[in-house]
Amino acid sequence: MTRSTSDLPTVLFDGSRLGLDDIAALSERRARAVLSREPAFIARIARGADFLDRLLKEDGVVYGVTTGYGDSCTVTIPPDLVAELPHHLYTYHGCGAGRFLTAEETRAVLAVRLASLAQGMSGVSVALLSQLEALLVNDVLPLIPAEGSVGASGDLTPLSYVAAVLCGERDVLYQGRTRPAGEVLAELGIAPLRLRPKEGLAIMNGTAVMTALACLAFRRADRVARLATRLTACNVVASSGNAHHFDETLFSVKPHAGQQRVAARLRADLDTGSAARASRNEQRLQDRYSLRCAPHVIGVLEDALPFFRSLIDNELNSANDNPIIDAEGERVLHGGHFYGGHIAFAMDGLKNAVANVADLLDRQMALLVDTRYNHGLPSNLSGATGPRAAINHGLKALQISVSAWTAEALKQTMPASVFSRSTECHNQDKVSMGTIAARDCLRVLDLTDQVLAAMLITARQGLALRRRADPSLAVPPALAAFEADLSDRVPLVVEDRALDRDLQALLAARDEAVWNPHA
Ligand SMILES: N[C@@H](Cc1ccc(O)cc1)C(=O)O
Repeated sequence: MTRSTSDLPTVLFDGSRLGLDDIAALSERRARAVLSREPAFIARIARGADFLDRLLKEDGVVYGVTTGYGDSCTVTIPPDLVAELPHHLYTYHGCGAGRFLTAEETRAVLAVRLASLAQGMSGVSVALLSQLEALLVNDVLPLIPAEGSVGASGDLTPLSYVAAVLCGERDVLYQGRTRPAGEVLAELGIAPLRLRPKEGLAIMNGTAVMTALACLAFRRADRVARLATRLTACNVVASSGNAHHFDETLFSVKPHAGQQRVAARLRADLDTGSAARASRNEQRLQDRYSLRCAPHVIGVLEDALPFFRSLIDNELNSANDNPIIDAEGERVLHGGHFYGGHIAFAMDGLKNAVANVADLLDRQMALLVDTRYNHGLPSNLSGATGPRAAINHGLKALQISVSAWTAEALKQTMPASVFSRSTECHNQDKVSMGTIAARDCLRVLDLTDQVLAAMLITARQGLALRRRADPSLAVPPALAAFEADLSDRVPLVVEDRALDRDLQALLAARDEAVWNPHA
């Protein structure tokens, strides 16, 4: 399982701006994390920790250092117990539940937290940053339960599992096995941390879990927009639909840039070359909305993506704990930067836009399997002919599954942020629920990917059967290459067969070209 990472590109943590693609690269081990050792950077980090030390010696009052946490900020911590306080923070937050974050998600969490602390505004030591780097470099992954964050004292409970592992406690996933953190750190010659005052809060009192999940969700949603566009083009051809619904002049009068981009992609996919004019369905001047308005549905997602990217990237590049330590100005700034409202909004919005695309595809499939709407294709897109047609049911059950997955995706679109509730003795009386929104969004993406896999089978089947009905059909060049790739992967359904293996094989190929058109 161990793989040398030294030849990989690096992502440098030195306080300068990172992007969500950097986090994705680290999460998939396509890049290696490197913490800057530049003297200026090290000095900047050390200044924060030194300032806190000085403040403590001068008997200053700092929230979460000389006081209890949250609503308990009115409790004064006796000086001889200050050192123990950070360890209590992660200990009593060890109450997470639910599934564990995946290896990819966990790497993203570590990287996002490191990015935030490397801003130099959290008063942590260089040793803490190095320890986080060591977890990433050695791929020692804290087992983080996904549930238990309200997303506005940051992701306190899930991040307590990061804090504990840095200190050699709780469990990690290492080389494919779950083992005690202390054992693995010892094996690697890494000394457990003893957290300094404020360091527990610095690790835990922030938005790293929701932001990490958002980075990964964003990239998957971008793929949904592009592949759904390609599939729409296939479905237009398969159903003998009209290409003229995506006319350039038509879209020039509705100036949503993303929607225009989707229409342009459809034009490119449906372009049959200079000789042939855009195909026109003789039976129907205007196709039904799931085809005609595809740019208006996918375009919402396409237009929302750049805005959501900016929200996610800004959160990624923020100091998002409390208090913020301004070593330069020698001030401790008490605020609420752990509040993940922007990520909550991005994830609530993204899951809505993605699920709408799943719904669009479900409607397109409904047209294709139905002889009342598919303009001459066989019922259920079955490839069987002659007497055997009677017992074959083609994609009938696959369409039912698509309806189920779509319904479940749509059901997950209830915004999480509006379920804010007062908690923690009314200190946290308004919270973001951003981590729940991000988990919902990932679930919607899982279900939508299943819909996309089914639609890949449908496209393959639909194009082949349209050609059978119309042997002179000229499949546009962009789609011909796509169809050839699909045909290699999915045999034509002639006699009924279980399609679960085809679905799984397609889902396993999500990084490949067939899933990533218009890249
Ligand atoms: N997020 C809280 C801190 C907090 C930490 C731990 C808790 O258990 C509760 C609250 C604040 O900064 O105000």
